[in-house]
Amino acid sequence: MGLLVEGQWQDKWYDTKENGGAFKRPTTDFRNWVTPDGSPGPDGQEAYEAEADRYHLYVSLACPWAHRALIARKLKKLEDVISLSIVDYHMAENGWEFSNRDGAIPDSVFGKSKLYEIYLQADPAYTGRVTVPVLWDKKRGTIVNNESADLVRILDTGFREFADNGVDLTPAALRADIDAINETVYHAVNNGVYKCGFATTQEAYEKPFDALFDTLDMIEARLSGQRYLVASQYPTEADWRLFTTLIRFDAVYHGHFKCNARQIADYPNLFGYMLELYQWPGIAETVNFKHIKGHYYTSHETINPTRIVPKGPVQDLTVPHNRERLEPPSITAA
Ligand SMILES: N[C@@H](CCC(=O)N[C@@H](CS)C(=O)NCC(=O)O)C(=O)O
Repeated sequence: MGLLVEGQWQDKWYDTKENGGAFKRPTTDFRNWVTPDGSPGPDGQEAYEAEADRYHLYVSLACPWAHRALIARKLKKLEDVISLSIVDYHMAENGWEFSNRDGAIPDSVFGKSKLYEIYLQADPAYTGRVTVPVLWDKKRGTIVNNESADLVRILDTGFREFADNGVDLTPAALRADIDAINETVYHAVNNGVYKCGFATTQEAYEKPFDALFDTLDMIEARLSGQRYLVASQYPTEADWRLFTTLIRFDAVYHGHFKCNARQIADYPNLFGYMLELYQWPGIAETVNFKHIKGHYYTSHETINPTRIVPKGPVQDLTVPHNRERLEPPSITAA
């Protein structure tokens, strides 16, 4: 695993030394937008017009950030509009690579073997980490955006002419509530598990550990009284962003990242909520435990040098979730 420096691939892991052993997630570089008519994005971002078969999504089924984008593409029924590549789950000295084993889908845009070659197509002098997800513009021959939070919004709002608009992941009336809970969940949970797992000192590990479980406890209490994270009739973006961490938690974060105060299965409300989202039409087919467990346990050599992939946990994710008892509100919050 590594990064590009002025267009040259270097096999390097995250350097935590300058941050006292703490993992600091780098910022992403490609932040343009897609809108129905090419007018600027919500914060004035440079944007391109939505068109069928113009955009290509590169994801990993292991990655919780890419999983968000994959879920948005699925829920908005954009599978025939935006083509897809799925990288191999094993990330080694060349970073993410393409293959066709175990449900991976090769690069149909360029036929490249490594994801960093796609970044170099966009910018031959690129410096930065080579991450998934990536939305590629086949017409302009460059990356539109490689930030999953943006990609979920782009897929939710940018492709109106082609999408299932009965699904609105960010209803305007709930946007402020969604943004607020996203912020908490991002720092303490989505990124929190990484801060625990990638820490290289005891102190850098313990702080995010406490914040993670305090936040999961808070969410457990919230979900005892309401069906979803915000007062919505249907899952919103906030729920899907939490879901991709929850579904990996017991299988990977609990052991591999040492997030082991509790499992999600120990939280009755969080577990039922996770089951409901897993059982939501189309979602189970986006969840691939071979990729999830295979990636984390075999790619992070410093954390798991033997590369043994644990067989457990043994969990049946198809059992009734019993969340119907929490009636969603009939009117969305104003
Ligand atoms: N900010 C990015 C982060 C994406 C990210 O870190 N993806 C990981 C996989 S879970 C990755 O590709 N890592 C490769 C690396 O850092 O070298 C997003 O949310 O889209």
